[in-house]
Amino acid sequence: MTEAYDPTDEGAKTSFAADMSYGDYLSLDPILTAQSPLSDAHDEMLFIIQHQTSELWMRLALHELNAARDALAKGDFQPVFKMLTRVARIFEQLNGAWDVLRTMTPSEYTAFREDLGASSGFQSHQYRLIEFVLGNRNPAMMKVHEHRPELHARLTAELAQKSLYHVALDQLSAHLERDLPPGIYRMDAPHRADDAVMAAWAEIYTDPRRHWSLYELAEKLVDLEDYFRRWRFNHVTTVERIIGFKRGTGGTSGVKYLRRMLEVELFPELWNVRGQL
Ligand code: HEM
Ligand SMILES: N[C@@H](CC(=O)c1ccccc1NC=O)C(=O)O
Repeated sequence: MTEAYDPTDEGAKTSFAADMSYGDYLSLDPILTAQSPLSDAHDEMLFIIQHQTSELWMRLALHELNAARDALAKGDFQPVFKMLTRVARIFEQLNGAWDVLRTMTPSEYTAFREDLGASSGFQSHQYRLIEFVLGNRNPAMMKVHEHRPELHARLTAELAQKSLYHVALDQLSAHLERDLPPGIYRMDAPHRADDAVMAAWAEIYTDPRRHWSLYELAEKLVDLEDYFRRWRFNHVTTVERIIGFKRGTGGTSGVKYLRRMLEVELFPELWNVRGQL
């Protein structure tokens, strides 16, 4: 047998009394002590970590989406493509995570569901911000954040900004040297499909070589929405599998509400144009 490996032989640093360590840099103490189950149920740890990791990925998604929007507003397409690809990958990651949660049966969830009180993912401010950045804007969803003025203010500030899709439409308009109807920029309502926008995207898709950057942007957006749709579908299916048609802890109709959300179209013209080509 070979001798046990001693990291000091190779000069690995082993004393971190005065230097920044791995755990220091990553703030692992607060993160790894932030799991506080309210019950003795074994599966509550899974439930907490599943949500905490989802929120961390959402934090990164927002970081990327905000930077992508800023770069796009400047017409700086290359970094936008990278960032949007990364966001799609984050959703892929979140989609894979459902496979872990799905190992929890209704009996296991019931053991601690009552301890959750009225809390629900419905109150995830980061999720709502992602929806708002992408253009699915419904100010009624902000009410649950009124008790947290700083979070409420972030959502309000988001509604004052153009959505990522609005900024994409600005670029589309600039590229084609054609004004789009001013009414398409609805700041506090979901984007509604518009014929002039549809015609503009149709032009891009009819001659991709001529309009390559807009064509690539359109496909990145479709890709992102594709992965987001899969997230919604995985969520509603997991929910039905675990609680059936029970009312949600957040007070909505549960699966019925989540099924309605499957109809959301973030970038409707990009989907509609496909039937025209
Ligand atoms: C046992 C697993 C889960 C169950 C039974 C469940 C159930 C529900 C239900 C019933 C709703 C509707 C709102 C309500 O009335 O409560 C909801 C919304 C939501 N859940 Fe979950 N959920 C689960 C896991 C997750 C996970 C892992 C996430 C990831 C962060 C998540 C995020 C959300 C979000 C963001 C909403 C709001 C969706 C929207 O408004 O479109 N949920 N969930
Ligand atoms: N709405 C869920 C509860 C729930 O899933 C939840 C509760 C607290 C924190 C996050 C949650 N996840 C997603 O909604 C339910 O009705 O069982």
